[in-house]
Amino acid sequence: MDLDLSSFSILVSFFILLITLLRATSHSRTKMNPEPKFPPGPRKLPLIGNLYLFAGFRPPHRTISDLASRYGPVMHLKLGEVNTVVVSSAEAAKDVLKTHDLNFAYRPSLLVTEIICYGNTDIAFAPYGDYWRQLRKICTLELLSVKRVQSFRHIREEESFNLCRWIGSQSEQLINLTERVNLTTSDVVARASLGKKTKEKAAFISVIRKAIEMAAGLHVADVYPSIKLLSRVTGMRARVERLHKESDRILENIINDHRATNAATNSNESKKHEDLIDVLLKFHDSGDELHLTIDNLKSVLQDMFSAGSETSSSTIDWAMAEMLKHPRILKKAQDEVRQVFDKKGYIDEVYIHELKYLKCVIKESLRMHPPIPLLLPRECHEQCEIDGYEIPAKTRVMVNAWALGRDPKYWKEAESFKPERYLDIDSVDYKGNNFEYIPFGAGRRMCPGISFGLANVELPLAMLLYHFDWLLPGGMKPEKVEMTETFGITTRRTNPLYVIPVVKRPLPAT
Ligand code: HEM
Repeated sequence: MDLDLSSFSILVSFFILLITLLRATSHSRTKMNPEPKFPPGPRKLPLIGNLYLFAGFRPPHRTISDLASRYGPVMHLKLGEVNTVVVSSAEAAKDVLKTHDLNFAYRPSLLVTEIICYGNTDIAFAPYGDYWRQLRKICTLELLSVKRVQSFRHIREEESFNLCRWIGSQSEQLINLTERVNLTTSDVVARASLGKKTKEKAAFISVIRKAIEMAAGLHVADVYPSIKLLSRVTGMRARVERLHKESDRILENIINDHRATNAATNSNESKKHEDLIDVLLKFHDSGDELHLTIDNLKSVLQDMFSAGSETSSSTIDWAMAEMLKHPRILKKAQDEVRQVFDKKGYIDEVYIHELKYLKCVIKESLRMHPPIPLLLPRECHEQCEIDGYEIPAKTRVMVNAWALGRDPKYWKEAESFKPERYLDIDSVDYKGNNFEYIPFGAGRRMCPGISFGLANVELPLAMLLYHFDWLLPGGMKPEKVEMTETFGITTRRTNPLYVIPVVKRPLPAT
């Protein structure tokens, strides 16, 4: 949510000032529509409201969390001209995501997603309604069902194996683990979505990365939505349109390739390894009530990739960093993995469910480092009341999942990485029923990719722990492993994880 201060910012500020002064001359509107009784919040400056709070490089979820400790768990911010309510307690999160779930199942329309996602026709940003319900049904029953996720097992195993083979070739040398893990998860999601034979995979990965970076910004056009010209004068619209054109071209080629291959292949063979394009094309080709146009299909594919790739790689990265910082935990996780898989001599998904401690490590990583710290933004559909405060229609709502996971009101030693805590509190799960723990969100708009996401995290982590011991560079002490966050739509570590692998269990020959 960094503020996009482009070279046009002075021009833009002048422009906003002018418009606002013109508006200020008309008092009558304010008199007719007095400001509703919003929750408390920091002082709003004329024109920019609270935007000044986000001008630095501090991750927004931390800034918001500090403010919430002063102004309360339901807080009002004015971002430019947009009223925003931030929720930072489990009770208020339950109000938004469960009690008033339907009313908050809407997303605001943002410049980047509107252009990139074909007029918000993807799953993540489609307005709540029939179209979104249909997509969501396709998503849960077809694209991300447990059966479908299992069908991608060979992809996960091959790509994780490739990762470990590369690491094995670098034994006792310094490697950038973050970068390699990132490539692996991108490859898994790209192969599952786009298929193996796609020539344009690398180009697609690069264009979606750029789109995610752009979507992470808090753009001037999105905080002054009534000033339509802003997206053009800042040059933002043109930049996003160029990116969209490129992504559209790549997707068009990929889809055409698929159609040509499918037409040429015997249908039984193609069914064996269906990728997500094959599944989506069925909804395009069939004329039944769940019909998707090619543009719909493209926007869903983009979602799969953008929502599925970096979330998984950042989870692996944080889990590895936390274990390196806590050698006792690293050893305990390694002992478990080696005990379960030593009889086999390699890792596959058959016995992965036996890795109870590793699952606790992942759970704890997601508590302290939820990849999407502020859930995707919601919008209030009709006026309602949260925690005794009036929330008018069209208010943007942010839920700070990061703050909930670190609140000492709900967690003993909230700032300590303690996977063992879940051995005592078995009831904490990912389903969005415990509102102090919502790394995948909750309610109607919660993440539909939990099984796929977790599978993409568990297998590579188990392999990294099984085959290698890990040393820190230059004899660095474990407590010195850096845990600072950079900001973007997902929380990543600021600096890549540089480590030295030492092969302990050789990889089986291929
Ligand atoms: C560790 C992995 C993952 C994490 C932590 C995660 C987290 C989240 C969160 C917090 C949301 C917003 C929920 C809300 O607004 O309440 C979300 C939405 C979403 N996620 Fe995930 N996600 C992960 C993996 C995946 C994967 C693998 C996919 C698909 C390939 C995926 C697809 C989506 C989609 C389509 C949405 C939008 C849902 C909607 O608006 O209806 N996610 N995810």
